[in-house]
Amino acid sequence: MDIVLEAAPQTETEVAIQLDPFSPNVVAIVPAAGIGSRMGAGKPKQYLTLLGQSILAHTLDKLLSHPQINQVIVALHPEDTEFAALPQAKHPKLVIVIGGSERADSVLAALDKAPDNGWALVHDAARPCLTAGDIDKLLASRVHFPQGAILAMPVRDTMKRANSLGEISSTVCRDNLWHALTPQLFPTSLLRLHLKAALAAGAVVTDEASAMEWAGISPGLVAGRADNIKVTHPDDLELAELFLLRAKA
Ligand SMILES: Nc1ccn([C@@H]2O[C@H](COP(=O)(O)OP(=O)(O)OP(=O)(O)O)[C@@H](O)[C@H]2O)c(=O)n1
Ligand SMILES: C[C@](O)(CO)[C@H](O)COP(=O)(O)O
Repeated sequence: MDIVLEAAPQTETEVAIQLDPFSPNVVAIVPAAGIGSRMGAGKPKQYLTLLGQSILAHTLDKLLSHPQINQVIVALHPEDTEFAALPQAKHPKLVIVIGGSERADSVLAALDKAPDNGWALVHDAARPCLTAGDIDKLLASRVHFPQGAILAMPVRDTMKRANSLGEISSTVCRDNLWHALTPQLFPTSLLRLHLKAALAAGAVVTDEASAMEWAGISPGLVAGRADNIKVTHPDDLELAELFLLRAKA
């Protein structure tokens, strides 16, 4: 069953928020408070090592080094014991917050620390293979998508929906079907406003675009690289390491 996001009423606050697609104020938000249950490793997956440094360190390097990103806010698990040891932990652009029980709660905790004017670029800690070129592409899309946009990848395979017996119950039409990736880029104040309201209304929010859709906004889709994978299961580790190695070549 597809998630149907009911449009929320437009608020005066939303109307009053002036959106500047050229605002230099871009804050990266990194939800990094997960426990990696699907990975099943002895530690949260963002601290597993690829090419000699943690997945989170790779991700932070990509964001901290980008010239248009002037702050990076990382949401950490309240019992995180590893972050402080990362070389990136002392970076002057970095701000730390404590995340929440769900990814959306962690993003909201970070948004509460972000400056009102400008843009929030939300990127999963678990996606270490992000390239500067894809960040550039998403930031440049603001001219065409002033409402905000997400990196995404068109579905290539035939998509099947399973029944409770693990058999095919239907084939899902893949026309105009995309995989949502991250980063997802939205005006900070609007994202904070709608994410807070969507969560309060009990909406299912698995990415930032879900909250904006709930508010009746249609975010743009920007074709991103297929190697921007989310490290989720054990067999993603080797693939991510290959992609990181290739990027260094
Ligand atoms: N309460 C949470 C849950 C997830 N995340 C972050 O959101 C990103 C994407 O989530 P996911 O891949 O699901 O990570 P986990 O929740 O750690 O994985 P799992 O669902 O397998 O436990 C990750 O960088 C994760 O650290 C977060 O900041 N706060
Ligand atoms: C945000 C995201 O990476 C877009 O595909 C995805 O929704 C995260 O889902 P998860 O279950 O929190 O990994």
